Amino acid sequence: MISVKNISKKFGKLQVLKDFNLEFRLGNSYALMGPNGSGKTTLIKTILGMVMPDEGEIFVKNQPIKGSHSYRQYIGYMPQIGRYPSNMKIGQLFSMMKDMRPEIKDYDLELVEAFELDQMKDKAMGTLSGGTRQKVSATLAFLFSPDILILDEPTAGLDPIAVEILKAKIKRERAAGKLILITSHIMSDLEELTNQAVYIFDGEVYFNDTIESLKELTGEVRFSPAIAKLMQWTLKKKVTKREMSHVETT
Ligand SMILES: Nc1ncnc2c1ncn2[C@@H]1O[C@H](COP(=O)(O)OP(=O)(O)OP(=O)(O)O)[C@@H](O)[C@H]1O
Repeated sequence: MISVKNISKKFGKLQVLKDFNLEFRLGNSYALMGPNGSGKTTLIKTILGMVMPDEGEIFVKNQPIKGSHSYRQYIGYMPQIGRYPSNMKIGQLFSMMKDMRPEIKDYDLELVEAFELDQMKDKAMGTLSGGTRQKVSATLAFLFSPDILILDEPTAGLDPIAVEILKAKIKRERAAGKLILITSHIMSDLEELTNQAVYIFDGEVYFNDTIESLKELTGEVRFSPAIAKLMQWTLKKKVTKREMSHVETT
């Protein structure tokens, strides 16, 4: 569904992505992990066409995304920090988004109802709390029932009730066969929501396989200690990228 081929990206002298090769397939949910500043958001933005890679190509549904905008219709994106015109009311924002996709008549309004956004439709975006803004961002990501959902720190800033609502929604979409990419530093969320792990460190993809393989590689039965061990190995440079991927190649 999404093929990332030989993607490299530098910001000035900082090499953020070094020759990334990744395949994201429908029906799977991928945890994108790595320390702060390791390039997770940059990878996402490259897929979304918001950051131009220096080298390499990305394909969505077998079509190169370069020079194309139409592929974005397949993707629902929830940014880490949603930025909206501050005077625009919630209701106006939703109307504007719907006007931009006139061909779609059926909307997924599950989260509008669950987050009770209708009752807040006259509130200006600039006056919203961080959590309510996150609820708006989440709802917009699912609104057009896209095949691909890219969620950057989706549960950050949400209260526990909203977290459960959003997690349940993500699980339903995954069960419906969607492709889901999630970045999060909350390991329990990733364990609950994903089946594949992609671990980025120092500009490189260190691990890219199932969560079961990750547990096997690290000798841990639980997800969180497995990731912690992976992080420690990479930070101490105890293993090379090649050693890390032995599970994949054997
Ligand atoms: N537009 C930009 N210009 C310059 N440097 C940038 C830009 N965007 C990102 N970077 C740098 O690229 C590196 C990777 O950032 P990125 O946001 O992709 O990391 P991340 O893995 O998502 O981090 P976090 O876990 O903190 O969200 C960081 O050092 C960041 O400062």
